[in-house]
Amino acid sequence: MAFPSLVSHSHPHHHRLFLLSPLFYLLSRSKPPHSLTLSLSLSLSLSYIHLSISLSVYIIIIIIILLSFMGYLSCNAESAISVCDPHNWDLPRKHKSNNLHKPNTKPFQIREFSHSDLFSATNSFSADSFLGKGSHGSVYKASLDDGKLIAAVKKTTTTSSETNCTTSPAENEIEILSRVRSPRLVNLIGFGVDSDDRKLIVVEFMPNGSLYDLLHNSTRPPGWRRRVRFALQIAKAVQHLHLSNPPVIHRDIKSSNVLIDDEWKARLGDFGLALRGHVEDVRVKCTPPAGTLGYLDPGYLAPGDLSTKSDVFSFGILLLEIISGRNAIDMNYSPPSVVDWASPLIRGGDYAGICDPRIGPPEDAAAMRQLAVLAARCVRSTAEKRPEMSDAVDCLRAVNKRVSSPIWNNLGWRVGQRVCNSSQSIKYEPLDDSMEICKGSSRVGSRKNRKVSSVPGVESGKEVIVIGSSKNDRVARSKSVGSVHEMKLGPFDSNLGGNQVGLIRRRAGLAVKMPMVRLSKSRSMGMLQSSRLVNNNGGFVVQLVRNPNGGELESSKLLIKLEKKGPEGETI
Ligand SMILES: Nc1ncnc2c1ncn2[C@@H]1O[C@H](COP(=O)(O)OP(=O)(O)OP(=O)(O)O)[C@@H](O)[C@H]1O
Repeated sequence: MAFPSLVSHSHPHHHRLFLLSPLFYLLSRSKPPHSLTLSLSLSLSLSYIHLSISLSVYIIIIIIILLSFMGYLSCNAESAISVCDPHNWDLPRKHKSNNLHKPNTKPFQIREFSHSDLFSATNSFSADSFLGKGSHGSVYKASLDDGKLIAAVKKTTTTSSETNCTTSPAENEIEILSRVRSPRLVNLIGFGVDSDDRKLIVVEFMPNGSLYDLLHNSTRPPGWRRRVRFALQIAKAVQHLHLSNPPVIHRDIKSSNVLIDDEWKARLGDFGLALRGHVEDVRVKCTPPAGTLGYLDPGYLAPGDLSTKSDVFSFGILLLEIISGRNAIDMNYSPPSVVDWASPLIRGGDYAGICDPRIGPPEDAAAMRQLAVLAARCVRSTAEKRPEMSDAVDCLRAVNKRVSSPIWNNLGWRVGQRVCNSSQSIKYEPLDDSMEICKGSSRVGSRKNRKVSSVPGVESGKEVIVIGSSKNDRVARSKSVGSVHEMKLGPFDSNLGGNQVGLIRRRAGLAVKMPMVRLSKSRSMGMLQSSRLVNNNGGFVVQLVRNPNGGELESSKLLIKLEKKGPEGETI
């Protein structure tokens, strides 16, 4: 592009004045006589207009070049990978925001509400105030402080004595949320206790429901800009937890635990299963695995397996759910697991194939690729190979920029092309490698898999984790993530009585055909002590647990407990 007058002359307006001198002369000779002044001012204005136009063009070009250098205008598939590539994530920008997450030991000001206050604030916990029901209780809208404070009150169903744990999910939530606070979380306001000594948790009210409802139950599903913004906001929430000191691992990241606030921003809530502490802390080391089927890290089989990377896995599933608009486990699809379904498509480069058909793929193909590759990396079966949440935040920031300002992207495409091509020396892992999650059976035979005891009565080549029981004699099949492939209802262990719910690991090549049933919305799996263990041949086993109310165990309320048995069958 040529801008000769500005490029080649240090005083361009002098130069132009000189060029315009014949015009001055002619004008000065013309009538009326004062036209010399007029012509001078005219020529000066002309030269200034010319100068300012040239300067503006220059400034715009400099801004575009600067932006493209800063990565705002990444341009093609290569750049998509290099932005998301975990190798590059080790570059200096890593943990640049660490100082935002300083050690926080001082508890926040948490209010204690009387039961009568909460009772009247929720209109006696009436059906009108009812917001929804979860695994640990019901949630009601509350009007407090003479209507000045609108909150949500969680009325929990279990106490710590009932769960036989040191803390109930409600107490755990209060304890953790009184120490972490962020605009990206559903923050704690206070708590109360009901007449049965059950905790009432008072949290910020989120008027726009859950991400689950927006994605799956809405007649107007969110578009790409909103989806990417939600993903970025959730990633920031999880990053905030992981960078807290000590770190908080949420353990139950899923769309129904993401709520939408009055500004249509996503917030992460439900800290009933969260753990605060370093992985070597006794509390973390002794807490049995828990989470929600479909989002649960397949490598998280024992307390010692837990790390922040388990949250990264669940976040990856959530990201696939956001991209595709389909449930983590959906029996209407084949395969029903969103990971098993999306992985081959991403591996084959069919990014449009995993997009929610209701909104179609985004205009920006590179943004789509970046999203898909990030999700694929988050759900890798090897926890160490998954990105940190800070890296996911960086990647989603870049995608957000792309989908929020398509004009800039188009402008930057040509300018940025040179920049991106020159960075081809940057190495990144091949996409195929990130898809190792598809090979769920590859973990069979590993040390961790051997820890899960085989249950008598099941054909060789498969391992069963029994996670509950039911009186109904029906068979269900649910492809789950990673190495756990089927959920089956049926008798596995005669000691347990009734029919049991089990997750079956399949070894490579063994296909099991079972009738399909539709699963309802995934629920969290908590921890509850039961009377006996599934078997006692050593290693880790998942224990059968029963409905706290003594009734039949519903598939939506599966509760698991993992314990280690010593050689004599005693619990360690
Ligand atoms: N702070 C809140 N503001 C508004 N609505 C809420 C709030 N918290 C929860 N809800 C509503 O109540 C429902 C139940 O929430 P809860 O967190 O108890 O269970 P869940 O996340 O749906 O399931 P699970 O307990 O298995 O994780 C949510 O789906 C949501 O619709």
